[in-house]
Amino acid sequence: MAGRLRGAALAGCLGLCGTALALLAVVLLRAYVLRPAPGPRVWGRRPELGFELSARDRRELKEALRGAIKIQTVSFSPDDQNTTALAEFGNYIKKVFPAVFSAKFIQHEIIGEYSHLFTVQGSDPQLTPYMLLAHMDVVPASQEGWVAPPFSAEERGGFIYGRGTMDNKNSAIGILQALEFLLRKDYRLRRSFYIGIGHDEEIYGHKGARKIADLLEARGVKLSFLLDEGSAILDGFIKGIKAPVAVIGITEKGALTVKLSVEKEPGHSSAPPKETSIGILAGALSRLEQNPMPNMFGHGPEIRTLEHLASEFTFPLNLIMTNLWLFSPIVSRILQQMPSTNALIRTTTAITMFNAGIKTNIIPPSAKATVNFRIHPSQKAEEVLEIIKTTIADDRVKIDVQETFDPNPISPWDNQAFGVQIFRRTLLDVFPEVSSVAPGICIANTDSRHFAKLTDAIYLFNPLIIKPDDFLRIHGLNERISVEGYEKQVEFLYQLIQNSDIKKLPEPHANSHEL
Ligand SMILES: CCCCCCCCCCCCCCCCCC(=O)N[C@@H](Cc1ccccc1)C(=O)O
Ligand SMILES: [Zn+2]
Ligand SMILES: [Zn+2]
Repeated sequence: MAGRLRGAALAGCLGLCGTALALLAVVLLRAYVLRPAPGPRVWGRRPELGFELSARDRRELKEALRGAIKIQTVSFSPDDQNTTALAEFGNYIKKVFPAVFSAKFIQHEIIGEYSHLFTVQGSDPQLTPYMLLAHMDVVPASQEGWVAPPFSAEERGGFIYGRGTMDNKNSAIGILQALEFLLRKDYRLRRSFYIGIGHDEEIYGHKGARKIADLLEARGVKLSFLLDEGSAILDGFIKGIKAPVAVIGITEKGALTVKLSVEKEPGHSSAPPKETSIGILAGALSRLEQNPMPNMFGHGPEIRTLEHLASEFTFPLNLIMTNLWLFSPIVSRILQQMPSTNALIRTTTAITMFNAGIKTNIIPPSAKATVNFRIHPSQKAEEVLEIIKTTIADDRVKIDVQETFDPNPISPWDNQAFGVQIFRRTLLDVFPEVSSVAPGICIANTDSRHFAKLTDAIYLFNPLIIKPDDFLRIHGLNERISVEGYEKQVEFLYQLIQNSDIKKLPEPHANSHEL
C-alpha cells in the first residue's frame, strides 16, 4: 500500500516537473528562437538632399524657435485666450519663413481667425497627400519655480527654456523650418501635403483643428497618413531597456471631464450639520481616488508595445516579455506602479479642481470639483460614467459631464502602412541610436482626433528623445528643449518630407515580416 502511494506521489511529481519543463521550453523557445526578425527594408532611394547646416542656418533655426516661444499664446480656458498673441504668431511666421509664404505651389489660409492651413502642392497628383499637424497655443505657466522666466526663451547649458518648447511650438515652427530649408534648396515636392497649425489645442481644438478638418472634408480630401504630437523617443521610461526606443502612438485615449457638486443650506458654523457640502464632496472624491478604474492590460495596444520591444529587454525581462501569455499578471502589476505606465493600462482619474467655502464661520452652501478621466482604448465614455456613478454612490453629489470623447480607433501598423514605413525609414536615417520602433498609446489628447474622417492612419509622435524627467516638464515647470534635440527634430521633418515623396513602398525584405 505504502509502495503504491509512493509510486503515485512520484508519478504526480514527475507529471508536475514535466509540465514545468515543458513550460520552460516554450518560454525559452519564444524568447530566443521565435523572435520576430527586425530585418531592414531595402530602400533603393536615399533622400536627395542631406541636412547640412551652416553656422548661419543653425543660428537662424534656433532663433526662429526662440522668437516663437516669446509670444505668449496662452489658452487659459475655452473662452479665455490671448488673441493678441495668436495674431502676432501669424505675423511672426510670415516674417521668419519667407520661402514658405512666397512659394507659388503653397497655399496659405487662416482658419477660425488664428489657425493656419498650408496646402503644399506636389508635382504628382496621383500620390495621396499626407498631413503634418501641430499647435501654437500653450498652457499657462506660473512665474515661480522656473530657472528662467517661461516666456523668455532663455538659453542655458544648451537648452532653450520656455512654455511650448516641447508642447508644441517645436513642431509648429519645426515643420515650417524644415520646409523653408527644402524650398531654399529648390527641392520640388512630388507628393502634396498639408500643414495644420491649430490655435486652441489646449482647450479642445474646436475652433482651430476641428474647423481645418471640416474644411478639408468638405473639399473631399483623403490623407494617406497624419502625424501629430503625442509620443516620442523614450529613454529610460521602461525598466530593463537601455537604448532609446521610438514609440509611435497608434491611438490616443478618450477623455471624460465631469463636474461634481454638492449644494446644502448655509448657516452658522457654531451649530453645524453632521456633514457639510465640502465633507460630502470630499468623501465622493476620495472614493474615486481609492477605487481606480479597472486594470485593462492586455485589452488594448499596450501589449503590442511590449511585444515589439520584447527583444530589447535585458535578461530575464526579455523572457517575461516574449511570454506575456504566461506572465501578463506580473507585468500588469509592475506597470501600474509608475504614473506614466499606469496610464497605459487603465482609465486614469485625476481630480484637477476643487472650490468651496466662503468664510471661516459660514457653513458652505456649495462645493464643486472637476475630475478628469483619460479613457483606456478598450473602454467607452459611457461605461466609465457608469463606474463613476456606482463608485460615488451618493445621490447628493450632482454629476455633470463637461466634455467627453471616446478613444481614437487604432491606426494600421504593418508592412503596408505607408506612414509607419516612412517614419521607420526616417528614424533609421536620423536617429541611428534608436534600437526599435514600436506602436503605442498616446496617454494624453491631441488635435488629431478631429481628422478621423479623413484617414484611418493617425500617428502620434514627436521626433524628440525624452527622459522621464522631461515628461514632467510638459505642462509643468522648466519645460525645455535642447538645441541639439530641436535640430534633430527639424532634420527628421526635412527627411520625412523627402522620404514621403516615394511613389510606392519597396517590397518587404524576405526576413522582415514584422516591423
Ligand atoms: C512603454 C512606456 C511608455 C511610457 C509612457 C510615457 C509617455 C511619454 C510620452 C511623452 C510625450 C507626451 C506628449 C504629450 C502631448 C500632450 C498634448 C496635450 O497636452 N494635450 C492636451 C489636450 C487637452 C485635452 C483635454 C482638455 C484640454 C486639452 C491634454 O491635456 O491631453
Ligand atoms: Zn500639445
Ligand atoms: Zn499640452
